[in-house]
Amino acid sequence: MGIVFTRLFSSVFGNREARILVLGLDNAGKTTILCGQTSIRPYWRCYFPNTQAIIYVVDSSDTDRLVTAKEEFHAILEEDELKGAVVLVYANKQDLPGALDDAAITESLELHKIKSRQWAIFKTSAIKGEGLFEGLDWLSNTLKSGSS
Ligand SMILES: Nc1nc2c(ncn2[C@@H]2O[C@H](COP(=O)(O)OP(=O)(O)OP(=O)(O)O)[C@@H](O)[C@H]2O)c(=O)[nH]1
Repeated sequence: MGIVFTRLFSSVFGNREARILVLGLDNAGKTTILCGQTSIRPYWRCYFPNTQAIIYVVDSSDTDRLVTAKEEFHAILEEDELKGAVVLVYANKQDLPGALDDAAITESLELHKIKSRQWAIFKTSAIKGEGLFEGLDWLSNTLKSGSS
């Protein structure tokens, strides 16, 4: 994980461990979220088993590909090994003109079809570092209450 997200993560999760997958279409902003604004590629590995949470990153300005983003998203949710995972959606690139807001992304991704797990959506700008903390805070609290 990049240093920026690691710091953010530590500030919210403390020493607790959580296995979290960061997924999304290409160009959605995953690397920027994990590494900040540097071009350093993150070294993370994706393992489906025992995943407690999925962070799904969407480029909110890429309206042409929202249908694809929705299809990929629901395919991920169908994975047996991810059935129990909590879902945090980052509606990223909010700083760009024409970016859809959280309500519109909720609609586009058909988030209300999710019945058997907890989910939330947050507006983010990975470039500006906005919204990332709020999302992680929700995730931390949700995982905490689920494990107690
Ligand atoms: N304006 C804006 N640009 C962003 C934001 N997040 C990422 N980008 C830009 O979008 C492009 C793609 O970002 P990445 O973080 O590489 O996206 P990725 O999801 O890792 O992409 P892949 O490596 O293709 O899977 C880069 O040029 C980023 O600088 C954002 O919040 N706002």
